[in-house]
Parts: sequence; structure tokens; C-alpha cells
Amino acid sequence: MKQNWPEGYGRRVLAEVDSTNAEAARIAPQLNGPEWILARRQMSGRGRRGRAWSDLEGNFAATLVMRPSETPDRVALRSFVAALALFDTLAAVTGRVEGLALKWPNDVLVNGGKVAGILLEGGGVSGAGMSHIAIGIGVNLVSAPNPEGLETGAVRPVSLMSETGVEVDPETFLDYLAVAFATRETQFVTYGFAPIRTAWLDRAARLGEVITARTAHQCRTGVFETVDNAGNLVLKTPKGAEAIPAAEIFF
Ligand SMILES: O=C(O)CCCC[C@@H]1SC[C@@H]2NC(=O)N[C@@H]21
Repeated sequence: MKQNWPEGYGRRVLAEVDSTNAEAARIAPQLNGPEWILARRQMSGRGRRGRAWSDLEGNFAATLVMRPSETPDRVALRSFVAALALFDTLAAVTGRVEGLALKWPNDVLVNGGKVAGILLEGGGVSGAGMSHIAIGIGVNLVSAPNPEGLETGAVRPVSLMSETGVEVDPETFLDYLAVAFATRETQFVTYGFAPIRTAWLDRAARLGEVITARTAHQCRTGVFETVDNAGNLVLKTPKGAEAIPAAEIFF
């Protein structure tokens, strides 16, 4: 079904770019409102934790760039807004929610494999707040990258097509995602993080189960208890509850 593009959001479609997040940083100073940047080909996609994100033909690579006048902590909660919008989009294009789950902080899983990732990058924090935020979203619509070199215990990459048989092109996917994001963004701006947090937890993978959170310096294993009001992962460990602001989690 044709989606109505949300009011107030711009849209650019590029034939080729290095990284849509890099493009977001370049255009941010001239922005008058939030803008989606979609690339048909992305040559140097960036992933979380300094990793490269490989974009195979037919997959989705886009960034929403905004200039919110909020504190960096609140801006960072957009990763949950974006993850929920991605979940809603995948549910809308496949027509089902079975098999879909969110992995903290902001990956989307289909049948236990990673189908989508989000990279949030902020520009220049000053007294006035952040100059911009880039919410970069990659979705393996038609093919998953080679899993070789994945860390032990990391979730395997999958594609939407291989897991569900549903084929959708990047521009149609953006039409759905832009609507889903605008809806969740309105919810966030109007009611705050509480309903976003609740909705995110309802869709969380491995909630209540034992998981491991790994950072560059530490490894913590415990029961995934919740996500707190600041978006931290809360693990129940033998030493008590620990709130973890950033980590990679392993099941
Ligand atoms: O590591 C992850 O899971 C996050 C991957 C984010 C990839 C997307 S693709 C569009 C945008 N541009 C980039 O360079 N990266 C993000």
C-alpha cells in the first residue's frame, strides 16, 4: 500500500555515497528540518564500534539527520525510537510480528538473526547542545553479509528475503520507515521515553534470560532484567543489579 510521506521530513535519494552518516554530517549545517538520506549504493558504510558495514546491492542504507535542541542524553534515546520504528516497518512490510525481536541496544532480529543495525552519531556537542544527530540504518533486505570473522557468540546476519520470503526495494522500505519513525517520534516528543521504553521491552529478545555484555574492558554475565529510564541495560549479577550504558551483548 502506498504510504503518505510524513509532513515536515525531507527526502534525498543518492545514486552513490561513501556513507549516508558522513553525508548527514556534511549537510547538517544547511538543514531546515529533519531529512532522510537514502543511498542506492553505499561504498564505505560504517557500523557500531568502528566496524565496517557492508552494503550489498538491493539492501537498505539510509540516515535520518536532525537538529534537536535537547541534551545529548535525551538525544541518545532516539536509538530506541528508531529501533521501534524499524520493528514497526518490518512488521508492516512482512505482515507479521512473529520472529521479530529487538536486541539491546538497537539491532533488529528476524528468526534470531540480525537483519538490521542502527548507528547513532552526534555532531559537535557545545553549550547549545548537539549540532546534529545522524541516525544511520542498515537493513539486509535481500542479502546478508558473509558471517566470516564474526566474534564467537555474535548473532548471525540474515536477510529479510531469506527469512520471510518478502522482497521489498529500498525506496518502498523508506516510505514505510519514514511514516513509522514520524509516529514514534511524535510519541516520544509528546509523552517522553516511558511509552517507548515499555514498547521496546515488549519486543526485547532474551528479556529475563542470562546474557553477556561485553565492552572493550569488561565482560558481565547476568540476567537481563530491564532497560532503565536512561536506556541502560540492567543486568542482575551475583554482585547486584548493574546498569550498563554501552556494550555488545551475546546470548
Ligand atoms: O553496526 C551496526 O549494527 C550498525 C550499522 C549501521 C549501518 C548504517 S547503513 C546507513 C548508515 N550509514 C552508515 O555508514 N552506517 C549506517
